[in-house]
Amino acid sequence: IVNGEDARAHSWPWQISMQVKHGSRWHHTCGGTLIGSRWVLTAGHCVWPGDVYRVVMGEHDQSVQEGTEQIRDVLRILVHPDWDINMVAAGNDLALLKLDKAPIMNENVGLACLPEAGEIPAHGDACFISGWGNLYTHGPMPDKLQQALLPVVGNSVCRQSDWWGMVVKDTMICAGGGEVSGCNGDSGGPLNCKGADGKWYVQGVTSFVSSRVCNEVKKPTVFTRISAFTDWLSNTMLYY
Ligand SMILES: CC(C)[C@H](NC(=O)C(F)(F)F)C(=O)N[C@@H](C)C(=O)Nc1ccc(C(F)(F)F)cc1
Repeated sequence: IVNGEDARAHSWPWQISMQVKHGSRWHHTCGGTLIGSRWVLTAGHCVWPGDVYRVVMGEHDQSVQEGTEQIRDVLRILVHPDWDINMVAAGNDLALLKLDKAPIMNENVGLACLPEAGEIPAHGDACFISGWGNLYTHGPMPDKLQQALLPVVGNSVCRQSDWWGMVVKDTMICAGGGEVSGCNGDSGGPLNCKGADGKWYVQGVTSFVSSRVCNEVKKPTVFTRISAFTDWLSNTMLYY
């Protein structure tokens, strides 16, 4: 996240760190959201065939063993059937990770609330992006979980030619577009939006930013809109 701040520890208890094994060491590669006792929602572009992943929950500072971490292996990976890394603009940038065992739910690890099918966040809605992604383009990753206020940009604005144009589909949400943005490593993480009932809902999964600079003005961070995939999510978690 570019121009964000340290999150208060464990204030987004559904935020997970998806880690990939390189040799004998594990590295943060993507964010994700705990949406079921054994299910994590992340981005399709976070999954590469042949890689081995694990999920760390209850994490805050990745450089410190805080005692709140719970680590689980990934039993099964289900990438959305219509995701294609060569067609990022087509959307469907989702994957579900089934954990070998449910974590213990506590003040540091909990389930996200998901929106109703078809619910579209309004232009100007105050949402927060969270993640351990780069602090700036080609920059370092932070130790502590970052967050930043990213107001929703309605698709009619986001589709303007000097913004994202027709790259933005109905199954996507734009947010930000100024000096604050997601960046590499925030992929797959949540867009946290406060509902009318005062509860936080995860409306989006971090998908892409400008390939020039993460926080390019008029190129908001683009999220997969979860409310467009409620059937696929339910059916997949029910079946597998
Ligand atoms: C999509 C991921 C590879 C990667 N995502 C991220 O870094 C994320 F954190 F924002 F999720 C990304 O945006 N990388 C930049 C370098 C990129 O490739 N951006 C990009 C933007 C638009 C399009 C387009 F227009 F085709 F949809 C394709 C790629």
